[in-house]
Amino acid sequence: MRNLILKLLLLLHVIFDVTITLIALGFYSPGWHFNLDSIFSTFNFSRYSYWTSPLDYVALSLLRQVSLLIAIIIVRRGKSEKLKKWMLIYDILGIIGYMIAVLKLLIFDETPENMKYPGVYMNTGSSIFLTFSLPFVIRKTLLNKKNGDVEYERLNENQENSTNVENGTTSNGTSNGTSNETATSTSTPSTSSSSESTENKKDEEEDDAVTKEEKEKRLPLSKHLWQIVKLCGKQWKWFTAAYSLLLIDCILNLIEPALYSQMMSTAIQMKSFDILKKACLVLAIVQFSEATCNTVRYICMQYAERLTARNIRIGLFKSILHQDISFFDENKTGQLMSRITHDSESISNSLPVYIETTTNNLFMLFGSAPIMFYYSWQLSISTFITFPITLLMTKYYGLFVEKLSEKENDATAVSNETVEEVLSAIRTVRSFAAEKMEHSRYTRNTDAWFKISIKSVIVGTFYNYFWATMWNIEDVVIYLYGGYLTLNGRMAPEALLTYVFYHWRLHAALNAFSSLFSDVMKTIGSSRKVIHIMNRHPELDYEVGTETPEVVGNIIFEDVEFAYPTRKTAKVLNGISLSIEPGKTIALVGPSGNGKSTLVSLIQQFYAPQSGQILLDGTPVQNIDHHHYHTKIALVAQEPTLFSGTIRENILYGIEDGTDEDMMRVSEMANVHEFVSKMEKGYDTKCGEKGVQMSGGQKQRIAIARALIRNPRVLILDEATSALDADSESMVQEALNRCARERTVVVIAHRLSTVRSADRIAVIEKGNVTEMGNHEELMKNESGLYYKLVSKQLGLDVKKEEKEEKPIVDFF
Ligand SMILES: Nc1ncnc2c1ncn2[C@@H]1O[C@H](COP(=O)(O)OP(=O)(O)OP(=O)(O)O)[C@@H](O)[C@H]1O
Repeated sequence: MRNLILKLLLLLHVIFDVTITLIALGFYSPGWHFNLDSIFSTFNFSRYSYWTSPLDYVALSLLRQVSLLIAIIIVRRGKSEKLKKWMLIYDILGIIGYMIAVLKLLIFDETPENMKYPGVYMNTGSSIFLTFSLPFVIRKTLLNKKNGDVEYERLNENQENSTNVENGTTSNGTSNGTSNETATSTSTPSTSSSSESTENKKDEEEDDAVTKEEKEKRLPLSKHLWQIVKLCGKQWKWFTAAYSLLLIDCILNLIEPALYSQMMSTAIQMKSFDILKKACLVLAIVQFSEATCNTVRYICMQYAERLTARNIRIGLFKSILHQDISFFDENKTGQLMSRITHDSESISNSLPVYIETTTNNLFMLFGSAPIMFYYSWQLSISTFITFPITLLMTKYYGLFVEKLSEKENDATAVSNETVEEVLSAIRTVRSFAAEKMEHSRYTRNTDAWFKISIKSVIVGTFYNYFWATMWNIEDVVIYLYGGYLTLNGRMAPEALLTYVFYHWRLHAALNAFSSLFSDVMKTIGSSRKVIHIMNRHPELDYEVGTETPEVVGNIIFEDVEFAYPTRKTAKVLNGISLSIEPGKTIALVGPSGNGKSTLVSLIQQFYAPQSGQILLDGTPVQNIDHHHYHTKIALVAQEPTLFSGTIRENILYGIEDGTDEDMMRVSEMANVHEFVSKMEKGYDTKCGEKGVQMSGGQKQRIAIARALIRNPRVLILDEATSALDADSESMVQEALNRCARERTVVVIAHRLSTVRSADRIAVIEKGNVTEMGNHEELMKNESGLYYKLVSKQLGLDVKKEEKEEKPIVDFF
């Protein structure tokens, strides 16, 4: 049905085009009298004259039909992709058609008699309309895509192709001649550069995780713009105030020239000083009102802008905080920081200003244009003759700028990410003497940004140059044609002067539009990811759970299958079933990389299983209220992260109504008080960024206290002591011993001696529980993995025990 309507539209366009062009030929006589002979006489080629014959309109119509026919043939041959690429030619044809039609009208105007023929207006109007509508009709009917997408695809393709060419590869990935030459002549550098480029490519693929997902869910331009407007629209009261004042300013601006020139010429003609004084008084009042309007408008605007920036930042941060953990596996901290600080600000800083500039300049445009037409319609249409070229150029430039700006922001985000990563791991960098390597990594990333931004500067400069050239041509046309009209007595000299005056204003308005459009596209580019993240609904929404059951601490895994979202094909858990009894200690052991920590991550609800379910006391964990759940289940990780606040703040983290008594109680239990009491500032001692001012053992004990303050029913210890020396280990284990009583404890440990006395031991192998029982039971199975692991380790441990003459610390 839709197809039929589209075909009908195409047919209607052709019928309308041919009919109106031919019928108009019948009206080439004064008044509305249709004359069939007039049509036939037009086709008398021997009498053709460019000054009087409407045959050019027929030629234009023919050109349209032929180009439409070519488009149909191309599509019928199944090459619509090619047609998409050639649409620029149709756009250019449209512009040429417009220019010919306008020129023809001006030429007809040279013989005043011609201007009495309605056919002239019919032909000019229909030619302009039909040549412009042709590309639109082709896009809508023959190419089953929206305008924007077609151009996006073409630009993407062009850019990808150009990137491939730059990289020395063709689109199918093979090396082109130049790179082959390099490869043969200097094999080592080329190998390293190719491996570097492969690495870079891999990096880019990883870095662009948001980009890939975002591309899939990319909003159409109009919807995206609407989202930005909605973000800014929350401050509509301030913006309305600002725009109302702007409107007053615009009106004053528009009437100013006409008013002054009127008053001044009256004063000069009447030689009256009184009128001159009045004119100056009016001028002073108007200018004072303008200045006041502008000041108040500025305040309103700035307030609204900053409020918008605040809201976008907070909204974006909130949205990031709500994302599932897999989102953070895919997106790097530095890049997200860049979105919050840089990209979000570009929305609030620019859009309101764009609206302001648009209003101002639209007003000037629609205000000045009728006045210009009033003074001379001939001069006006000759002024606007190059307008469509500028529009077309602006459209393509805008699309290019959007793409480029998105890339520029990505590049900025990547180099920010490097800074963040290096600074947060500066000790590792120093101890591996990797300063030079990191310096060159940052240089490489910054160079990538530099290349893109230089590209944008070069293209922008050419675009501005193009605009300036267009305007210079227009200026010459106005002076030449305007002078010609004045010399012929068809325009008064004052009218020409006033016209030129308004033309400058129009020039300024259109000039502002030219940079405005590219700026808007830049903002759209940088806002893409911000909007994407703000709209992103986490796959695992922690806010959906509402139940707050009493928790005893029985955890059951029912046939749980799981693969990490970043590696969907690599299953880590293969239908695991496991019951962790309340109040008991279960140890998870097994070879490295077999899924122990993954099990803990699932208990923590960092990820959701692909199938099966996890129950806490019979309730599916995802149904339990997030806050309630995490007061009942607490984790002490292998490398606990402390925040940069004081020890007090770290222990009471996330507990809004925590008291000093609570803190002291858990500090005693976790052996924190023992070292804090020796510190000068006690619990007010700062921990440093990520707890850098604390020792490993102190960090662990603060982390245990932080877990215990929630009085959890389930305590998860993920290799909580593996990184510690013997002294710290005994302190931490003593603390853990105390806390483990009457709680369900899930412990992961590689040192089998530490799990020997757990109530149950689950051997996790290739994402499954392969053995289950206590130490003695499992040791009976000599062919089992546990037996092998223990014997292997006991061999070492026995020797150690013999040497030290005491068993190694066993905290259960
Ligand atoms: N965030 C992640 N994204 C993708 N894959 C991951 C992620 N974390 C772990 N993996 C992969 O999942 C598998 C299981 O890892 P897991 O950390 O659960 O093993 P583990 O048994 O705890 O090992 P270890 O004893 O060495 O800590 C590994 O192959 C690992 O590479």
